[in-house]
Amino acid sequence: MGMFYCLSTTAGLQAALGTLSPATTLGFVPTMGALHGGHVALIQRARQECDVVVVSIFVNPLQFGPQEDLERYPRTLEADTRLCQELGVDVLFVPDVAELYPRGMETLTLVEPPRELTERLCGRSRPGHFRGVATVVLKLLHLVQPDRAYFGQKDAQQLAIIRRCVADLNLEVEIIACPIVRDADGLALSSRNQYLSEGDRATALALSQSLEIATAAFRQGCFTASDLLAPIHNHLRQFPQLRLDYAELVHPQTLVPLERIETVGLLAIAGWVGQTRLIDNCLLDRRLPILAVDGPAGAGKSTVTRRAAQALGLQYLDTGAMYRAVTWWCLENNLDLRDEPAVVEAIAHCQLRLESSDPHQPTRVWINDREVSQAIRSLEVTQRVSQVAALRGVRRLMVRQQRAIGANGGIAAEGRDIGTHVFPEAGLKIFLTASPAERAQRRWQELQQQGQCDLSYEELLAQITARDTADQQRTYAPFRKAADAIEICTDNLGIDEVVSKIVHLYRSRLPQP
Ligand SMILES: Nc1ncnc2c1ncn2[C@@H]1O[C@H](COP(=O)(O)OP(=O)(O)OP(=O)(O)O)[C@@H](O)[C@H]1O
Ligand SMILES: CC(C)(CO)[C@@H](O)C(=O)[O-]
Ligand code: BAL
Repeated sequence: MGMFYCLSTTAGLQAALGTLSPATTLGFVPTMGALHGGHVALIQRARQECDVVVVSIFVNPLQFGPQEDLERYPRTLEADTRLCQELGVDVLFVPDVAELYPRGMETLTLVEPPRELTERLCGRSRPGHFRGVATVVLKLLHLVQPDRAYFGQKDAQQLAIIRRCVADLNLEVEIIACPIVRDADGLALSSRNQYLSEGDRATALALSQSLEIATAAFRQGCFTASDLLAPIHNHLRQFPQLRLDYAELVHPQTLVPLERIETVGLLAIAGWVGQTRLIDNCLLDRRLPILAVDGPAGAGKSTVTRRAAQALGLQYLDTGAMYRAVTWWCLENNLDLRDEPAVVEAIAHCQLRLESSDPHQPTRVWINDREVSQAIRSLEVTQRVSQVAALRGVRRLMVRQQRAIGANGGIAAEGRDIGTHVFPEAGLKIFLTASPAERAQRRWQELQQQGQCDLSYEELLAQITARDTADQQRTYAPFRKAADAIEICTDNLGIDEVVSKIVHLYRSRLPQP
């Protein structure tokens, strides 16, 4: 947008956002202000991944209980505004209560999330809190209409509830979870840390310390609630000044208590230090982390990812084969590929099945129980697949299926939006690049070997450059490097060298269960 807007009215906000083109990726970070490093991480992630970034600051009375700290909650709007400008925020939305709740709060339409989510954990000691959170977040999401909204993992229950509201109410926004940012000594950053005296702060550290102890036990093979919670309680016994609200092992999405971690578990803890209530948590994941390899056309992603998957014992997810299969189905059924509603409706009824048992063979593909492993490699499908894959409705359907396949981890996938869109929480993200000249050269040699010499090197270079531009400008999930991706330029590297780099990164960076 160029300019920085600090707007306090919904009319001003809608006027600013109304000028954006549909191709713009809009990121949104809702906050209650008193910005600290945790908020900065969310804003920086949004800045990296989106064309326009909106931040809201609104201390929401609906989510504070009568005995809570609404009045004394820190308000540092001037410093927050400066910080947002420095971080490259485009629009800072700072409504007051009358602006967001013009008819007051007594007769307001409320968003009531499912009680099995709101009445557990923090909900027991903060009755009505999450109804207040859900109501204001849904209002803000409707006002801002973002493509992606960024929330902290620190508020894990809030995150789970917002994800559920968005899913149940069919909002199109992508909810992105950002890791907890901590002080050097491990204390989770929180606006409420300002309330802590030096002594209180030492006590507050017991929360993160006890989670660290439990995580170490998990890494040693303790997967049951009793084995993970016992060391927490043992550690907290040394801090009688900390009044524990709860320490529980639950499922991160459903918040249902877990007796044992089979795939992933959330260790959540909350307590009072003096009058200050603090929360913390950690995710304990037994699943093999997902490897996401993104990069421009011709960078060697498919070969590298297959080989890395084989070396790491991961299932290779051939997203390209999925798009080819649905393209084949459309051609087989004589659909007009320009008729997006007809194409999306037809594909929405398709069932895909992939099998990649032999890494040296192309993935086997079935669509509606018909094997199409060979048919999808035809020249006609090759010429049409990009057109189908660029359709927003098609990408949404394919991403949903890809996520379902990756739900239990252990996947290696390559494409252009795997780390940014399909698996944003992938354990290792690689951005595989090569110069357009190198990619054109490789493609030209490949065609020569296949006896297809109808395109010159110069024409291939022009094609690759044009496709890079088209991918970066496409409306839905435009091609960009994920903020947390590791870039590997392969111009002077052989395939084996690239694969061994990735295997090393995967093994060295990620805790193995
Ligand atoms: N330490 C942190 N790491 C990651 N995200 C955070 C952290 N602290 C806050 N956030 C996220 O920032 C967003 C705004 O949170 P909020 O403004 O309530 O800040 P807060 O520090 O959580 O305040 P509070 O003291 O009320 O907990 C939320 O999505 C929250 O999860
Ligand atoms: C999401 C939120 C901004 C809604 O007021 C608040 O709960 C917070 O800051 O986490
Ligand atoms: N992020 C915390 C919101 C609250 O405690 O109201």
